[in-house]
Amino acid sequence: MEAVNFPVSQTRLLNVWNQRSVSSFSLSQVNGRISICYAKVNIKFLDNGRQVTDRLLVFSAPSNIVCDVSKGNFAKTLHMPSKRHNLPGRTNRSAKRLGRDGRILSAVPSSAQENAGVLLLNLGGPETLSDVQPFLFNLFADPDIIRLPRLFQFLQQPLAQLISVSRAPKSKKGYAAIGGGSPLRKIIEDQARALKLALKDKDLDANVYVGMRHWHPFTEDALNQIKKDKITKLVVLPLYPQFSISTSGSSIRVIHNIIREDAYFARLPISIIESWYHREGYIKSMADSIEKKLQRFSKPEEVMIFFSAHGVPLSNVEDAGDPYRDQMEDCISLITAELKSRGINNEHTLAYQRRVGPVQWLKPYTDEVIVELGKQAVKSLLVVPVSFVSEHIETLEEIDMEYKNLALESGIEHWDRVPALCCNPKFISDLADAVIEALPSALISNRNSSMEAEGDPDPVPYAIISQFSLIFAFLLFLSLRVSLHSRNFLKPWFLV
Ligand SMILES: C=CC1=C(C)c2cc3[nH]c(cc4nc(cc5[nH]c(cc1n2)c(C)c5CCC(=O)O)C(CCC(=O)O)=C4C)c(C)c3C=C
Ligand SMILES: [Fe+2]
Repeated sequence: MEAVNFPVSQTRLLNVWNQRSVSSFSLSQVNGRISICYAKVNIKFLDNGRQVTDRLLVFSAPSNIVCDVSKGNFAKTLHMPSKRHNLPGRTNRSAKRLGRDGRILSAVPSSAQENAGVLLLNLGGPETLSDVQPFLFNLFADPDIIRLPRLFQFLQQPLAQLISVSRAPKSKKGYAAIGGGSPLRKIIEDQARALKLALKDKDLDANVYVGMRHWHPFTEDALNQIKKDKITKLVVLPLYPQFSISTSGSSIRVIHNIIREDAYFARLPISIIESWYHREGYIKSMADSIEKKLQRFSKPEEVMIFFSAHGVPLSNVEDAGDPYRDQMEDCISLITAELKSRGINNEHTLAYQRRVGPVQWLKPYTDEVIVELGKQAVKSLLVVPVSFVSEHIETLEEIDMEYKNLALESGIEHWDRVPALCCNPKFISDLADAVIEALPSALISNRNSSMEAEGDPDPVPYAIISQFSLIFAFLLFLSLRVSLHSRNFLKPWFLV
């Protein structure tokens, strides 16, 4: 067995939340086919707000197959997405079973008898206006959305209650403007049906389930159904092209918690596709949609292509190691490279939407860039939403209404938006390929493994300042609101 050491900068550690603390790893070839990476984690290992030191973390390398575990009581199973730009159809035909010590016990054969399942993950959205506040409560009560230091975690639910009640009127206005609720559920259920058919066309008979993190149908309900249906192999596919701690990461955490508690899931071979923005089918479908919309402008070559992504707090990226921004930038490079290969060389820019709270979010902000482009006498904008593959409040209300008005007021004369991919057949067919490629590498999770290291004593001080300021600002707001409720000069921060 040959082992090669090389610096972490050359690795595929995109999805390791705490990549900053990984110093080196080695790659081994087993039977000339399976690659295993041993990542040595030293100094400080940040795992969702907990500090773990001197751990050895082992994860699968390019073949996206084998996970191994650590020494000591901390173990982590990572399913690394392999970059497959030029490798459509690459699959590994055997899945591995891992023992408690992380060694491969045996290969789980692919079998025609298998009862395969696919779990699509998304955030969920309120279906009616009266769902809005409870939906917001669920969202803000999620420790991967509002990340409080351990010391303050007892405040999570009261804070969620306060923020959701205060934010609800603004959110309700937005949902009222798009017909009284989020279209997410209907779209994702359509996508699930389309994916099932696409899989069937490719000779895989699989049940496709929908699990939302913050509204119906909840991930937990989908997992219950998977158990009732006696699924024997599961592929988990978040419907977010890029990984973020606050989206895919949060849903995957729910799954890991259930794996820990439920014997059926602990034994179920599962493969998690953490991100897939780099897949050829997605990139080409996005380029097709952009190309088609550009042709509608009278002077297509003069149109600025404006990629607009959902924002996340800067501290998620800079302190907690969220790979979201890196993946987003990589995604935009791939789409623009595809456009260039078709002779489309338009100027482009990337900005981030949605700011909630007093903390800094990823910059530049979409609204500020629109105003700036107007000042620079840009006359035509084609907006491309890139964080989702379904229409939702951000595309239908924020982009199509708020930003469009802002653009027109700022001097932009021609405006259009690329639709979300939704059930685009090329895209769905590629998702089906992703599922088929991932299925053989479904693993039985090691019971020790989790995204949380139990019993790790030290709270990590990362983002304490920003999180503390959030609590402080909130308490300040509350006290001011109580004493100044009759005056109108205080604009609550979470209504920004
Ligand atoms: C408070 C912080 C928020 C973070 C962090 C965040 C990250 C994030 N969200 C999505 C995708 C979606 N967000 C949606 C709604 C939504 N998100 C936030 C806040 C954060 N999001 C709020 C307050 C809301 C409610 C709507 C509103 O009040 O404006 C939705 C649902 C949209 C729908 O149609 O219902 C999605 C989907 C991503 C991808 C992301 C990080 C990368
Ligand atoms: Fe969001």
